[in-house]
Amino acid sequence: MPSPKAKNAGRRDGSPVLGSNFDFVSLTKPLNRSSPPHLLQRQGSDPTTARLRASESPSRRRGSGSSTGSASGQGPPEEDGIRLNPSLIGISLSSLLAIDLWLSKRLSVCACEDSSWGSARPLMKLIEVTGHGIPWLAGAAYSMYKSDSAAGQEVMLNLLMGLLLDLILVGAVKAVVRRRRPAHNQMDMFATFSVDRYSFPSGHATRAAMCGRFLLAHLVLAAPLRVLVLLWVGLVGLSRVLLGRHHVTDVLFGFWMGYCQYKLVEILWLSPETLQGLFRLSTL
Ligand SMILES: CC(C)=CCC/C(C)=C/CC/C(C)=C/COP(=O)(O)O
Repeated sequence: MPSPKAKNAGRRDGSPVLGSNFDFVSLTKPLNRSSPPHLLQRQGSDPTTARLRASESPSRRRGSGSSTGSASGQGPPEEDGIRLNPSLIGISLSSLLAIDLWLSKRLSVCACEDSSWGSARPLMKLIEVTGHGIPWLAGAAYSMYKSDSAAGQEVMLNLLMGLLLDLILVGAVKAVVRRRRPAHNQMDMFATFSVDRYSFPSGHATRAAMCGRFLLAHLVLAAPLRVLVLLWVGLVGLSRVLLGRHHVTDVLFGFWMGYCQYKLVEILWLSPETLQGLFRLSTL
C-alpha cells in the first residue's frame, strides 16, 4: 500500500515534483485508519523502502502476505484492492521522477567550487551567459537596428518576437508548475525574474532550442557553422544540469518546448506587410 511517505519519494530536497497532479499517492485512496499499526510503521520508517513498495506491482503487493488481507485471510477486501491498484501512469511518473532526481544529482558535478568538476564551473557559467535572455534580446535588437536590408530587419524582428514569446511562455509554465530548483543549486545567476526561482522548464534550454532552430532556418548556412550551432544548443542544456541549476527533465522538456516555440514563430511570422497593416490599424 503506498503510504503518504511514498509521495515524498522524489523529494529528498524537499521540493515538489512537477506539482501535485503528478503525485503517485494522489491517485489512490487515503490510508485506511484500520490498517495494522506495524504496517504503517514499516512503510513510514524509510523513504527508500516506501518508494520501492510504492513501485511494487499490485499483484505482488496483494500476494505479499496477510498484513493487507481481510480478517478471514482470504485476500484483501475489495476496498483495499482498489487502494492497492495505483495506475500505471502514476507508477511510471513516480519512477521517472525518482530517476530524474537521482541522475540530476549525480550529474551536478559543477554545482559549486568544491564539486568534483568544480574547476569547470566558470566555463559552464560562461556557457550559461551565452544562453541568457539579455544578450540575445540586445543582440537581436542591435542587429535589427544595424541591418541595412529589409529582409535582414524582418528576420531580426521575428527573432525578437520569438525571444519575447519565449520569456512569456516559460514564465507562465514555471508559474503554473512551480517546481523548485535542485537543492544543490547555488542561486547566483544574474538578471533573473521572480519566476526563475522555479525550475521547470529550463528557460536556457527553450531559448537555445528555439534560437538554434531559428539560426539554422534563417541565418547559418555553412555546414561547419551549423554543427557549431547544434553543439552550442547541446552544451547550453548540459551546462544547466552540470551547474546543478536544473533537473534533467527540465532541460529535456525545455528543448522540446523551444523546438515547438520556433513553429509558433513561423506561424506568427511578422512580414513587412503585416507590420504596415499593424501600423495602419494603430494610427486609425
Ligand atoms: C528586456 C527584458 C524583459 C529582459 C529580460 C531578460 C531576462 C532577465 C531573462 C531571464 C533569463 C533567465 C535567467 C532565465 C532562467 O533560465 P533557466 O534556464 O535557469 O530557467
